[in-house]
Amino acid sequence: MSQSLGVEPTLPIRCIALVGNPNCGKTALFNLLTGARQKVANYAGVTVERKVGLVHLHNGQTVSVVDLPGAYSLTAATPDEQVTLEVIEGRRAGEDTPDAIVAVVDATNLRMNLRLVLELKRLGRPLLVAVNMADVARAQGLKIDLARLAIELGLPVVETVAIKHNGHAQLLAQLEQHLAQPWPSAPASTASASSADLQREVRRILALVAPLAPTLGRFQYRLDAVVMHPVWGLVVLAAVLFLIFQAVFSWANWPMDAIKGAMAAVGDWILAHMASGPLRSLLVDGVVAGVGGVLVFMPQILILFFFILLLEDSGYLPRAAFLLDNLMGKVGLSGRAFIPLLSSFACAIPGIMATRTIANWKDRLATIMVAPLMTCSARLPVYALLIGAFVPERRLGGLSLRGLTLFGLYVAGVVSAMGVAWVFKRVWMKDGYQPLMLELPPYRRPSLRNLAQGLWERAHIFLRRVGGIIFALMVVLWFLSTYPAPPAGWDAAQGPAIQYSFAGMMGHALQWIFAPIGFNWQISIALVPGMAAREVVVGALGTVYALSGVDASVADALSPVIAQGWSLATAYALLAWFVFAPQCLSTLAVVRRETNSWRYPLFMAAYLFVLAYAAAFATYRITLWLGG
Ligand SMILES: Nc1nc2c(ncn2[C@@H]2O[C@H](COP(=O)(O)OP(=O)(O)OP(=O)(O)O)[C@@H](O)[C@H]2O)c(=O)[nH]1
Ligand SMILES: [Mg+2]
Repeated sequence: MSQSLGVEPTLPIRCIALVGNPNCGKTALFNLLTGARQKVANYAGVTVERKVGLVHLHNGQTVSVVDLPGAYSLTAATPDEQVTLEVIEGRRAGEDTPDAIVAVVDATNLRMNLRLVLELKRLGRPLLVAVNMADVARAQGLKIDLARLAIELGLPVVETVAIKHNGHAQLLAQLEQHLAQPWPSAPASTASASSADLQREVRRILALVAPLAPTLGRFQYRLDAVVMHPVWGLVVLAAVLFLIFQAVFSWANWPMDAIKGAMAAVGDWILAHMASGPLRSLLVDGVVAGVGGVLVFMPQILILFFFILLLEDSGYLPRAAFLLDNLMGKVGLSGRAFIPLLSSFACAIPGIMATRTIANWKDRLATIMVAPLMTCSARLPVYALLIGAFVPERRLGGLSLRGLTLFGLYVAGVVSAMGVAWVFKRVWMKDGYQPLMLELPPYRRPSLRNLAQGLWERAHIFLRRVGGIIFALMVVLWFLSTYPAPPAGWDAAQGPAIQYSFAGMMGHALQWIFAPIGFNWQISIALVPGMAAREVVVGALGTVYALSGVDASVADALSPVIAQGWSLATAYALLAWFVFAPQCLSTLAVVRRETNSWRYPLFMAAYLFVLAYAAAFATYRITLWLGG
């Protein structure tokens, strides 16, 4: 090894890594640099995996950029922080060590952020500091002497505003410059620095570059006094959630009608312009009735996400986590579980991944186990269909009864999750309550750009699902429901042709499992493809009923058909089933990956199946008994 001379030529730079404290804007910067649309939100622990993208510099060169989970220090505590450490140190199998590190710091919180920069500097690698959130610092009247900071750190320092168009111009310029000449890096230091040493150094630098500490607005304190109040805070939280579910039903009407109308028009057009035959049936019964039936629910899903994105960007979520920490602690969940569980309302998969921010393994496992009990957005179409068919459009004291029912179903999921977590706590004898340590971000006005981007991303994901897996499953289901054709000499008086098909046989075979909980053979068929994507249950019912019907008018009106065909008890039992809905293959696969064992996903599938069956059974019997 040659003696380090303070400046090491390290050309060419091919890969840079963004490293910094949680919530300092790394992912926003990554998106700006690479044009990616990774998730950005105003709380710590959004990114839990490394993501790679490419940045094209003005001089035609391309550099790859790695976005990493936030870390408070280089002594990793949580699984997501470990990812960061492994990447920086080049310990990830099959991956190169990044050639240079961009340390992203939050300009409004240098006291905490600079510590990590000092730790990074001791690695002796090419390093550049991006002072992000420069706009917020300016708005707070915080003057940072960047030139002095660069001198004191002995590193290049640039200013960035990661949420503004071109807010990364200085960073790009620096990157370009350093591609042409060696990038300075301090000599690596092997002597360990104590926490106190680092703190002293941070204080020394701060006194030189930012003599004034920022003052948080009074408004923020006043808001927190209400939002985090043990009583008022809960009232606010309940009101917020409540409003969301009301909106999901009351705002979605006209866009849903528009989509339904368009679908019906397409169906009619095909019926009028095509000769009867298998292709027409595939298009009308499979695509329009099935895929179209799922598409109708897009407005409701987007409205739900609109609110989730608003909450995520505002800084409210970690406060709600604090508010509920005590309550969650009682059932054996850590307050840290709040955000993973909340993400599970979108889909259990990102929720389960987000549990990587939980350091304690048992806490993490308990959270993973109950994540599927949070109602994911794929279940929303099923709920919405059944509620639309069986709950009258009435108002109770100004509130929509349908919205109330939906709210009740979500609450049922949450309450069951708490119950299950409590049982786990008992069984595992989990260690005592660990107080929640979570950084409270400042409140921010949600950025329109983020909101629009997030909604667009959601619509995109949904449409990709509809056009991909849902479409494929519907075609397969149409085939299985159409063939084999009924025997020669069959006429409609002997029952629908679908009874003779593979799907019909399968539905009847499944009857011995599902008849006791009130599910007919059509529902039994629909549950099977629903294991791959839950929305498909709705589409599958559309197709199965379209193929069982004498005419094709079912295609655009599944709701009245089931409203007439099913008993109230069956409908309620199916709703109860979906509160637990154990069968989602992709969730089980992720649990397998995150826990590195088959034991947990198998256990999860089993316990959810038992709960779903029991809940549906009880609901069915009780409703029948009440005369439903
Ligand atoms: N005003 C302002 N807001 C910013 C800036 N950069 C990021 N934000 C906001 O800060 C929040 C956090 O941004 P992220 O990019 O998710 O932060 P991160 O560092 O990736 O966070 P983790 O993945 O949790 O470590 C989001 O609400 C962003 O919109 C900036 O320069 N100015
Ligand atoms: Mg991030």
